[in-house]
Amino acid sequence: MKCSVESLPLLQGVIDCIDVGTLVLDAGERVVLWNRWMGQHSGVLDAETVERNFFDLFPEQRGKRLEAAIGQALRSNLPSLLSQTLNRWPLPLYSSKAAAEKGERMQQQITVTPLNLGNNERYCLIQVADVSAAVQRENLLREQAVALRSQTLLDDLTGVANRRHFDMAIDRETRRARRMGTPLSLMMLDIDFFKAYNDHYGHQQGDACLEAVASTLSTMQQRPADLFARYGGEEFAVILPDTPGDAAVMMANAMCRKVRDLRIPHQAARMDERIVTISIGVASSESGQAGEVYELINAADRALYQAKACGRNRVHSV
Ligand SMILES: Nc1nc2c(ncn2[C@@H]2O[C@H](COP(=O)(O)OP(=O)(O)OP(=O)(O)O)[C@@H](O)[C@H]2O)c(=O)[nH]1
Repeated sequence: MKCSVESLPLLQGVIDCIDVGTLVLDAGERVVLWNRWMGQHSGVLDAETVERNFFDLFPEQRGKRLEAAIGQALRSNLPSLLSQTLNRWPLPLYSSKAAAEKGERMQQQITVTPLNLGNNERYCLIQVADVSAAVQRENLLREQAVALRSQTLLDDLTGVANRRHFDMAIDRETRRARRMGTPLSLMMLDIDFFKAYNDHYGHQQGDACLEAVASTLSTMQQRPADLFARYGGEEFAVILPDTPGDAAVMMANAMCRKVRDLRIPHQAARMDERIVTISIGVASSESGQAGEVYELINAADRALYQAKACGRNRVHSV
């Protein structure tokens, strides 16, 4: 489109209607076009910008990414997009009067485009979009995702019940055992020499080993109320309601065998056989004897410690 001198007011009228900050700088970085949006959101009116150097209007932009982008457009003919994530609030622009009073700058996305008019005169067009609403939505979605994750009951890595699920279940089952006068067993189990496994094979293969052990063991509980959970790190726990100690120990031995049968190589294990093994501690409360939750957990932990101390790859019960 060609512009006649008469159409200049029309052009100014058009850019004043655009709902995006629009300004043009000449090769000397002087403002030659400034739309109403810029005036409304910066408080600097069109008349005050005439022939003013952009960096006199916004001195804090000297030495910043925006100055480099303007330089690139005017001298190297290259466009730039200043992403909102890296340059949150570059210009002192405010979405509303109230925001200006509180000093809350609008979130901005700025594009700088070189303009060549064909007569060797270089200009650059700067467009500023208010992305505050989009950023707010994004933040809200992120917060919701975090909240949802904290409510989930499954462990991200292994897909078995997570610690939160375990804490709720052990509390519920302890109260139920007391109320119903039933026994309750708890296993704590841990992969042997797992630090050495990670050191030898790398953390990713360590993760794969955790997944393999968890998926094998989590299918071995037969009653709906039994719960296999990741307690933390490479430690797992199994809640066995209405299960006396001897039955729990039998199950624990079967679990140890099952892991051995996987024959996952573990060259760094200080054992006769260089394969992945587990140790299990079992604690039980007899019928109607369930005490406090922490007592059962501490007892299972102590039993696990004993299983480790006695050589690993075994079950110890208290
Ligand atoms: N790959 C991986 N490693 C983990 C994870 N969580 C914990 N670990 C590692 O598990 C290792 C546990 O080491 P330790 O507690 O010293 O126990 P260990 O080496 O298994 O020795 P024992 O239990 O005495 O046989 C640590 O190196 C942790 O970094 C995980 O999610 N993935």
